[in-house]
Amino acid sequence: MIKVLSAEQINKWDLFTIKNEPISSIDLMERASEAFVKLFLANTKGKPKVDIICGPGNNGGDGFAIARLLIENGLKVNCNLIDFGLKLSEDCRKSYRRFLDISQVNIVKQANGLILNGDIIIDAMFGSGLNRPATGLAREVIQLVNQSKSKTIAVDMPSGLFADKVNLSGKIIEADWTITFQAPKLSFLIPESGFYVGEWSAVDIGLHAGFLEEESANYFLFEKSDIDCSLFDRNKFDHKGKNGRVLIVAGSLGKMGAAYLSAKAALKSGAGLLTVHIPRVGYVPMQTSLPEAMVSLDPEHDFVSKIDKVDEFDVVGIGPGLGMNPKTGEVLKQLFTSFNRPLVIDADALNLIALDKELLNLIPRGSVLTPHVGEFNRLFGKCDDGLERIEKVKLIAVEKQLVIVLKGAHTVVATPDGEIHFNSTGNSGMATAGCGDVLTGIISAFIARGIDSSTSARVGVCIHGWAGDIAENTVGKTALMASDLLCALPQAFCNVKDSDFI
Ligand SMILES: NC(=O)C1=CN([C@@H]2O[C@H](COP(=O)(O)OP(=O)(O)OC[C@H]3O[C@@H](n4cnc5c(N)ncnc54)[C@H](O)[C@@H]3O)[C@@H](O)[C@H]2O)[C@@H](O)CC1
Ligand SMILES: Nc1ncnc2c1ncn2[C@@H]1O[C@H](COP(=O)(O)OP(=O)(O)O)[C@@H](O)[C@H]1O
Ligand SMILES: [K+]
Repeated sequence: MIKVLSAEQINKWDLFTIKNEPISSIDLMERASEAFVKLFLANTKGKPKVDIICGPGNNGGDGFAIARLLIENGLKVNCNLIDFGLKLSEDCRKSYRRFLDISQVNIVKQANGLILNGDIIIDAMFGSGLNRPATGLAREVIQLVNQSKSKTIAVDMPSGLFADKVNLSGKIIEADWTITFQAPKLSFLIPESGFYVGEWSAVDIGLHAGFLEEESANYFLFEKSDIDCSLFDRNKFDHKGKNGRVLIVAGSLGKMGAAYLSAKAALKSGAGLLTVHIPRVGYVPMQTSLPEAMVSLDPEHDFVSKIDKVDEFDVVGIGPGLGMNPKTGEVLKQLFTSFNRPLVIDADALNLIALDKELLNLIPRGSVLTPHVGEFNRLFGKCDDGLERIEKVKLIAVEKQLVIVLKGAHTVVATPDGEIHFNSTGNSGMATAGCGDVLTGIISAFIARGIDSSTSARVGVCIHGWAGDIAENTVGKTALMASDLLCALPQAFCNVKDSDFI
C-alpha cells in the first residue's frame, strides 16, 4: 500500500534522505534524473529531438541534469531556461553549470523567445515547489507548450499543478506522461487535476525507507500486490453452502442485462449459491443465460415490488437496472429494516434513497454504497471539486459507519474507520455501460464469503479494475464491454494466486 504524501511531507522525506543516507542534495537530484532518463529511454523509439524547459528551482535542476544525460545518450537536446528574474536554487545552479560544460542554454525572458523545434517536450519548469498559480510569463510558456503538437513529458509534476490541492486558476501543462519521483501526488488521483498529468509512472529514486515507516498519511494507493491471496483459499472439504449465499435484487423492464451482469459477476467471484430476485419479465432470459443462478420471481412483471425471506442470505446486492418505481423504493425500506447483515447498494437503489434521504439512516452498518459521481451528488449534494468530495465521502463513511465506493478512474474506497484508499487498476475502456453492475456482483460475493466489507470493497475494486486491464489487453479500450470484464475475471483471480508465489 503506497502512502500518498503531501508536498510538505515529500520535501521532508527528501531532507531526511539527505541527512540519514547520507547523500548530498545534488547527488539525489542526479539520481532522480537518472531514474527519469532510464524510464524515458526504455519507452522511446529511435533518437527523438528533445526540447527541455527548465525553471528556477530544483525541478529545473532536474531538467538540466536530464538534458545532459540525454545528450550523453546521443540525443539532440534544445534546452530553455525560463528567466523569471528569480535567483536559481543552489542545486539548480550547479546542475545548470554542469550542463553548460557540454552545451548551451536558450535564456527565455519573453514567451516569444521560447524555442520548440523538437519531437518531444520535457517540462521541468515547476514541480512540487509551485507556490502560486502560473500567470504572466509562466502562463504564456505553458500555453505555447499546450498548443504544440509534440508529446509532453513532465518531470515529477506538470508545471502549474499543485501537488495536494485542486487549484486550477492558473495555466497548467497538459502532459501526455508524467514521470514522478518516488510516489504519486494526491492531485494525480483526482479527476479535475489528474487530467493534466496524463499517464503517470513513479520511479524509485531511493528515498530513505525509514521515513515512510514513521510518517502517517491521510490517503493510500491500493495496489494489486496488496491483495491477500489467502482470502480466496478454499478448503478441500468445502461445499457450496460454505462459500456464501448471495441475493442480487436487480433489473426492470428494459434493464434486465444489469441483473445478468451483476449476478454472473458474483458467481465468477466465487459465490457458493446465488439467487437473483427479478421482475417476471426477466425470467426466461435469466434462466437461459445464467443456468447457475436460482431465480426468485417478483409478483410484478416490469419491476421489483416485494421481497420475502431474506434471512437465509449472507449479503444482498441491490440496485443494478432496478428502475425508479415507488414500490421498489418501499422494498428498500423493508429490506433495510429486516436484513441486519451488510448490503451492497448501487445504481437505482442509490437514486431511490436520494428521493427519500431518511432511508440513509436505516442502512445496516458495514453496508457498501457504490455511487459514481452523479449518484453521489444526488445522494449527498454537489461539491466544488474532487478533493472536497473525497473529504465529504470520508466524513459520511465514518458518521454512518458505511463503506463508500466513489467510482471513477481512481475509485475511492472510504471505510468506517476513516481511511481513504485510491484504486490503482482499471482504464478508460471501462467507461461503458454495465461495468459498475459487475462491481456490485464482485463485492457481494466477497462479503458473502465472510470477507469484511472494507476489505471486500478495496479488493473487489482492485480485481474489477485488474479484469478491466486484462480485457483491455485482449480487446482494446474501444471494443471493451462489461461482458469482457466477466471473461477476464478468471485471469485476474489466477494472477492473484500466482503473484503470491513470486
Ligand atoms: N524528493 C524528491 O522528490 C526530489 C525532488 N526533486 C525535484 O525538486 C522539485 C521541487 O523543487 P523546488 O522546491 O525547488 O521547487 P520547484 O522547482 O518546483 O519550483 C520552485 C521555484 O519556482 C518558483 N515559483 C513557484 N511558483 C511559481 C510561479 N507560479 N511563477 C513563477 N515562479 C514560481 C519559486 O519561487 C522557486 O524559485 C521536485 O518537483 C523535483 O522535481 C529532485 O531534484 C530530487 C529529489
Ligand atoms: N476512466 C476510467 N478509468 C478506470 N475505471 C473506470 C473509468 N471509467 C469508469 N471506470 C470504472 O467502470 C465502472 C463504471 O461504473 P458505473 O459508472 O456505475 O457504470 P454502469 O452503471 O453503467 O455499470 C466503475 O467501477 C468505474 O470505476
Ligand atoms: K515539471
